[in-house]
Amino acid sequence: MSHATNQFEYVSSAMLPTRFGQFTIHGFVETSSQQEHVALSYGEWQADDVVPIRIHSECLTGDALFSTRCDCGFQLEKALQNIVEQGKGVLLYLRQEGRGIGLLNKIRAYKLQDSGMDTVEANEHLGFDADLRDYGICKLMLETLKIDKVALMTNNPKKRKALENMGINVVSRTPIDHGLTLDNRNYLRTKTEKMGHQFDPHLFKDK
Ligand SMILES: Nc1nc2c(ncn2[C@@H]2O[C@H](COP(=O)(O)OP(=O)(O)OP(=O)(O)O)[C@@H](O)[C@H]2O)c(=O)[nH]1
Repeated sequence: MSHATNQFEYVSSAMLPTRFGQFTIHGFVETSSQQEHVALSYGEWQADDVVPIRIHSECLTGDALFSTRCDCGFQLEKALQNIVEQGKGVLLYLRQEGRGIGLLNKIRAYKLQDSGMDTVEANEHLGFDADLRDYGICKLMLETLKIDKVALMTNNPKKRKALENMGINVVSRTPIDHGLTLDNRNYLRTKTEKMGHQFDPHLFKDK
């Protein structure tokens, strides 16, 4: 199947066996920017079902290179495990590296954080807002996958709000394991204090 709107094209899908289970990978391209995104689906659902979903923003360092500077790799793994445990679900993997500033700017931001700035200050120093992501394509991806109601896995209430503002029916938000390490403790603290993320209040106690 392949179909296009004036905003994006659903290109193709194929089986994707993973360490966690048998997924199907679906390819999408935004026609204006040619940005490519993928969705991984697992199991089956009816039109009225609430489907567990994770919207994951690309983090090459955390997702593929095992970085513990952030919680991205931990969350990606946990999301796929959760979906398999629940018997169905979808991971939308959006190519919005570095909250939208791109990989090389993220490395610049890391260098600034190495010399004392937090993640928000580093973005600002480089001339960017803290978060440049746009979730517009999610609505089109969910429509293509025939999902009307979602149970969203995220610690970021602003992500829920962004989806609801686009008319997506977010039935619930469940937190997702953040993989606290000594390396990402300050990063997670900044996300809580400056970006509105909601973690377990005991997370930073005695650390
Ligand atoms: N600019 C910048 N981006 C980062 C940094 N660390 C991780 N990222 C990016 O942050 C994005 C993930 O966003 P987060 O703020 O960690 O989490 P979220 O997606 O808002 O919320 P969750 O759904 O709970 O994961 C990925 O695109 C990462 O590449 C950093 O220090 N600076």
